Amino acid sequence: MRTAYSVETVRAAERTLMARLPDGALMQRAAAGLAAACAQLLGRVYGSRVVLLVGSGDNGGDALWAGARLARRGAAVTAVLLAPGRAHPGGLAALRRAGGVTVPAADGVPLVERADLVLDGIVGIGGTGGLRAEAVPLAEAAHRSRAAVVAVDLPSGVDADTGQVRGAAVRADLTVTFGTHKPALFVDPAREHAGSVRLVDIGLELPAGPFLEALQHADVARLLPVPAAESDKYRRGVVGIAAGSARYPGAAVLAVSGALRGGAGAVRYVGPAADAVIARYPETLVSDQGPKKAGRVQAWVVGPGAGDDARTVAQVLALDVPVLVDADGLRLAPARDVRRRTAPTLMTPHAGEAAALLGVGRDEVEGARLDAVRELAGRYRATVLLKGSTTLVAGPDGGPVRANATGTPWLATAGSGDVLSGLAGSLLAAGLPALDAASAGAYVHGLAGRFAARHAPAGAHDIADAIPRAWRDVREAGVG
Ligand SMILES: NC(=O)C1=CN([C@@H]2O[C@H](COP(=O)(O)OP(=O)(O)OC[C@H]3O[C@@H](n4cnc5c(N)ncnc54)[C@H](O)[C@@H]3O)[C@@H](O)[C@H]2O)[C@@H](O)CC1
Ligand SMILES: [K+]
Repeated sequence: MRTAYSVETVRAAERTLMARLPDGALMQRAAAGLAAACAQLLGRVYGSRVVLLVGSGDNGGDALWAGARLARRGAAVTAVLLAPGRAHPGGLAALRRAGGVTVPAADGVPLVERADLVLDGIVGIGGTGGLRAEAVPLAEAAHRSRAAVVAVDLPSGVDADTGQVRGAAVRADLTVTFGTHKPALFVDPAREHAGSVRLVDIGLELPAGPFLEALQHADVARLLPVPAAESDKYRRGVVGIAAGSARYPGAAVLAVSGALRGGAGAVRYVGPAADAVIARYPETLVSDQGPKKAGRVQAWVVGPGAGDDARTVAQVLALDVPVLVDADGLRLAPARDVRRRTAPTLMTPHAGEAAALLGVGRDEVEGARLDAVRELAGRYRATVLLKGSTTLVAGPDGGPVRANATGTPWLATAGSGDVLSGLAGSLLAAGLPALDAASAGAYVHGLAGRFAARHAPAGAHDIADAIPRAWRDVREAGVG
């Protein structure tokens, strides 16, 4: 599991550690890790052209000390000072001792354009707002140039705690972050500014409850249900799918396709698309009695392709088993009915649906995903999975938000969400708590999307077909 902590927590851990260490020790640890990452990226340090973008705080100090290390190994290092009177004095002296030079911001652009490596030390966890005007041309030149761009701790201009990007921000190829990941490194739009991310251990001791978590193969492998010798279909869980309409029968077929690969022992379908479902998946148990009388079901999925069938949504919400509400179901589920439920509820909106539920614009949700997912989870007292370029899952009681790292833009294809709802619903039926069902479901779904769309477009049914491969990949790597 990778974890991220808020700036406040990082600062507190830093204070505790600094009190025990000699002055400047933490910065030296950070700079050593940073210089090593830069050297690896450059291949050959001697003779390379390195430009440091240096702001007024310790983030610039890290860049200056790392620059000094590279200069001692023969790189030609120039520091572009954005706040010349306030650059970190110790770092500045070290760089000069090592043969590095400094220039004012106004002279920086041509140097950045000719650089092999640009180190972004404009601002780190102390930053507020987007880049200031004098830094914007330098960030743009870095993006344009052939230089590798390495962000120090965070790409400058992104909000560390929320992943929001207000105005211009640096776009890095690599971010070298210190002590712990910061939430912005997991959450778009900031995440895509960070490039790949490397964590340098500087000895911070962090509390047990992180702000954000990102599951990895080993975590998901532990969560995925495995049938025991004495399992029957009921012990493995039966998932009910109440989805599809005369107009959208495909949504039902796709939700069933995900559910069949999600670990439940059986899939029951109720709704008007039974013929289409059976034609494609004859192993489905279909019922024309509605959700209440459909037979034993341990978790329901309701909403994909449901059109305006509010009655079915209400019936499912009244059942005392875990329920996943998706797509049309989100619009048709009254908040008070969801809040009243005692069994877990999992809601799976994309940004547009989340925006409609919150009464805000889609851009607002996409720009501040963490706020949106938490707000919805609180309002509905439900677990909420917010789909998108970064899928986030928040539980109703606060606690760490889970960010999914396996997503791919190829998942943005019609019907892909229906597959996910079936898959996550199946995991609920198999007995996983809602937060785990949602985050393991998103993880496997994202991986399946990657397998299905290796350099080529894939349809939602291809994603469903790739779920067993993703599942095997997780289990083989995670459990051995
Ligand atoms: N917290 C830690 O444990 C450690 C922190 N270190 C480094 O120290 C950084 C934090 O240092 P600081 O607290 O000095 O803060 P920063 O260096 O991140 O930024 C603060 C300075 O930037 C200015 N500033 C704020 N927003 C700005 C913007 N949008 N554009 C331009 N300037 C802006 C502020 O006026 C202030 O002078 C970390 O990101 C990391 O790089 C490391 O040296 C090692 C340990
Ligand atoms: K930075």
